[in-house]
Amino acid sequence: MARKTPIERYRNIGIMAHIDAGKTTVTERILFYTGISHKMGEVHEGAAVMDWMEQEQERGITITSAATTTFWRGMDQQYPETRINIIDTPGHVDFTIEVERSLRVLDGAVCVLDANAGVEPQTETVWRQANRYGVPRMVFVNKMDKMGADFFRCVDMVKERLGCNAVPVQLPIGAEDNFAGVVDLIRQKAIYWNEADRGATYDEVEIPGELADQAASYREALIEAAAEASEELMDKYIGGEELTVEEINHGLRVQTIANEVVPVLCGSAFKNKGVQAMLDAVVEYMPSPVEVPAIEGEVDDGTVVTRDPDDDAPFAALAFKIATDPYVGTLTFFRVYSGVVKSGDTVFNPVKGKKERLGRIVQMHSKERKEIDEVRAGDIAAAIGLKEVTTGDTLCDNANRVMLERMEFPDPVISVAVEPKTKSDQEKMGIALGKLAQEDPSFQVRTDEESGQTIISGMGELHLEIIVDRLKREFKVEANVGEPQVAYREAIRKPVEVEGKFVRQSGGRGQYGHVWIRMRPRERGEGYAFNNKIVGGVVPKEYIPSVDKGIQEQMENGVLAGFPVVDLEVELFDGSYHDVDSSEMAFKIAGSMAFKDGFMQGDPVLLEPMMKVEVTTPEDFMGDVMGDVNRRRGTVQGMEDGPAGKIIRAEVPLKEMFGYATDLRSATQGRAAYSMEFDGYAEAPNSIAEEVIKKAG
Ligand SMILES: Nc1nc2c(ncn2[C@@H]2O[C@H](COP(=O)(O)OP(=O)(O)OP(=O)(O)O)[C@@H](O)[C@H]2O)c(=O)[nH]1
Repeated sequence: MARKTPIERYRNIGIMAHIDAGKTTVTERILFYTGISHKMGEVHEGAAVMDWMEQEQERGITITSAATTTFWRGMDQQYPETRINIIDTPGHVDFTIEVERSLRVLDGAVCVLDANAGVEPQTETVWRQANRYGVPRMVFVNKMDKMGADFFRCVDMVKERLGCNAVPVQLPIGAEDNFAGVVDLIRQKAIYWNEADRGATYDEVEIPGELADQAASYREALIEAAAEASEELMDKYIGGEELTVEEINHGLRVQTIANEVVPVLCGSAFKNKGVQAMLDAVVEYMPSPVEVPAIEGEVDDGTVVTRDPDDDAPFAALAFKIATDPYVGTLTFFRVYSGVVKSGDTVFNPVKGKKERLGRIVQMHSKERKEIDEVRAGDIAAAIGLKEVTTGDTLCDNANRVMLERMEFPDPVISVAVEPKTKSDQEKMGIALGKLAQEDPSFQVRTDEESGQTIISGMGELHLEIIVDRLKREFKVEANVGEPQVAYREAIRKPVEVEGKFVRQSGGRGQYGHVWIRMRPRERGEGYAFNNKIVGGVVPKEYIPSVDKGIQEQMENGVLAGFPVVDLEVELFDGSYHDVDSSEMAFKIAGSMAFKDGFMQGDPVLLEPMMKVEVTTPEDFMGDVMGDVNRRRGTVQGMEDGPAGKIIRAEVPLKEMFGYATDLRSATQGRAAYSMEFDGYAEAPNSIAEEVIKKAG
């Protein structure tokens, strides 16, 4: 079967924003205007099509990012059919992992801003994430109808706080209640959407006289930005010649894809204004899969290769999201980078070293699934029923194996004990938690060896709350939940040299393992390293991995209070063995004994997770908020004026942030907002360390 849409006409885009900026509403409108969704769900009525999980509807936030395919031919039907795959990404900080993994598989992103709030903390977070992946972006200043909406202030904030070359390609006509439409600076037209048909039709007229000068000067700026794309355009521009609409769009496209320019548009999704023009800009400025660097992967012998976005290349795809669906079971969303795959094909998963058969393949059109026979390079689809695949795994042609760049997931920083309310829930809970962990790599489950309790860990309080909620709703498991616990770490601060000797003589064959190691602290975040410096075979080669293993196992279990030991370098430099009694087990134990001793001698310390916190508050409450941050052992790192009040940036231990949402709300009559993000580990003060160690017994 031939390709329906040429790959050049694909746009894989994400919609990213701070919570409540209007991503869901924007996505809804996109689906409406592109004709996929004929009914317009309103978020506040809890009927949005994308927000199909119950909790999302109740909480009014988007938790999982669903991939949706739609088609667009332009406001004036001016383009050949373009296939747009949209990933709706959540705005809450506890779910940044969702943002990360979508950014990984997308080619471009639309950043939605609230026209009143402008650039918000989470906008910055996702923007930084997008920087890491080099994703080309455009900005849609939404909520132009809202009180306090200010397009130009938003543009300034994008420039200053996000540090990019924001170039307006539209200007708003009016603002707040008087927001009427937009000026298209490129085609030099004013566009007014008709309210009677929910903005499905619009009028295009001359630019209003009072905006003419402003429009002319912004137009000049954008032409200059477009002309930077090539010498040819620059010469023409400098020579005083008028650039055509096509030339301007081409120049902006080149510059946007090169991450040199961020086009800025505006509108009000809620009032049905500006969304179609934004879609046109997606087609004009966002890259197709062939315009972004080809993905790299590793083949069997370790060589790095690229996989070109080409149907004729061997199949390679990345699984970026696993969802459990009550009707069909496991849905594995994947992005195809090269080649073609058909339902019924067998694919290889190099991460798990396993082959699996692709059963049915579906494409998501909002809430609905459409079964398809094949998926081609550049596309996004979901496979039903894959068992072994987890998020981040590669799927590839069995005869042409490749492992695509893996996604990295942060370790969880908070955990709680969950206990099923009844015995019969016990088994159900185990299965359910296993499924949830497969979906979400930032969520972990383990059993505490001593208490036998089930401990779940994640990225924040809300993250775990949602998991417990899903247990109840989707898996019908009732559970009691303990107090949230901080995921501490342990480390040493001083280099040491220690001996570990494990000798048993008991009748027949004994045990003999003997090592000398040096342990050195490493910088935060550097992790663990093991160096073998044995010379002359004093410890035979075959036992060396056992020493390493013994150390690592002990590191996992901690020494001070049972938390994992991090940031440490170990050097194995001496030891001895016994011809008959030595074994892998004996050396493993010797390694772990040496490590334990060394750890206690190495000036050990407890590390606690620190959060970067940003609070926006009306000036009246600033003193209270700062005082409270101090009481929480926080350090204020900066303060500035924002559109919604004072912005306070601070670093606060996670432990002290429990329940912050409620406390802040009551301290400021609900007028302050905050966001936080994991920043790294820092040494916990003695008082805290003693308390934690005592509790660990
Ligand atoms: N005035 C106004 N309100 C809007 C507009 N767009 C969205 N809203 C409202 O803003 C609120 C948040 O919108 P959502 O679309 O849920 O925002 P979101 O960014 O998807 O939020 P999360 O998924 O929770 O991150 C809802 O009450 C919307 O009705 C707009 O253009 N103007």
